[in-house]
Amino acid sequence: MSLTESPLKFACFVTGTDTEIGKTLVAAALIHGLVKQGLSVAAMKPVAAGTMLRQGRVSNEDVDTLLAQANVPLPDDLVTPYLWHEPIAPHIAAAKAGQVMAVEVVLDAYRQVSMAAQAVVVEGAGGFCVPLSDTQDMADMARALGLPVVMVVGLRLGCISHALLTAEAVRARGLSLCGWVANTVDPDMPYQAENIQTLQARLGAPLLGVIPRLPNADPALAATYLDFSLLPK
Ligand SMILES: Nc1ncnc2c1ncn2[C@@H]1O[C@H](COP(=O)(O)OP(=O)(O)OP(=O)(O)O)[C@@H](O)[C@H]1O
Ligand SMILES: C[C@H](N)[C@H](N)CCCCCC(=O)O
Ligand SMILES: [Mg+2]
Repeated sequence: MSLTESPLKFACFVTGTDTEIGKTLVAAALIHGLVKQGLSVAAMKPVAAGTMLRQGRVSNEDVDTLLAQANVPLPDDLVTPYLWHEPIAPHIAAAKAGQVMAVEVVLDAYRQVSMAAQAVVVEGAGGFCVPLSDTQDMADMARALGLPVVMVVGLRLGCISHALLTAEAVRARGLSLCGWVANTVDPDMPYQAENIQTLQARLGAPLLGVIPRLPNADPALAATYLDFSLLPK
């Protein structure tokens, strides 16, 4: 392999129907499964909002969860070029800090990461169209990365329309929706199976798995509910 050749075999962008619906759990489960397949796997959470001090280090829960599964060590600023202190809409956090986020910075980080791993899993923040700045949003970021998209659907009343709108927005940007995951947000959702069937009939992308409400959000356990053979080769 030449020095400039990428070892990359698989990469995806994980989006979802909303914030707090299981993107991190699914992204971490994907990383877990890919590592189990023998791949070197890098994680990116390019935009993260919400920090805490853990063992004297400023950290973000999503980043920690993803990195706990990944097996390619990377500098923090490549994993997360934009880390904001408050758990709020990232463009507001950036404005408060007097900064402007740019997709190009994330793309540059991704290019470096993709030279260092056989698989890269990139988690968005919030839903697909969360703003980054006055002129760019998360969807622009996904388009710039050009990665196949895995959509996490947080199963609760209202998710059908959110999922269909998200799929439409992904495809409108020329991206492939390579799969979706049904993740149980509301364990008491009536007619869960019928809701999933409705989405299966309309999304036109493979259902990678249905994750129940787990006793704790363990990525290894979540991975057992995913069919990795459905992912693009
Ligand atoms: N299937 C599940 N079983 C148990 N807990 C879950 C499940 N899915 C998600 N959770 C929990 O719900 C919370 C929200 O999930 P998660 O952090 O994955 O959301 P997210 O979509 O990544 O949000 P964000 O937009 O902030 O990145 C977390 O505490 C997570 O551990
Ligand atoms: C802080 C939170 N957990 C997410 N990382 C960011 C969610 C932004 C949502 C913005 C919106 O669509 O209203
Ligand atoms: Mg998350």
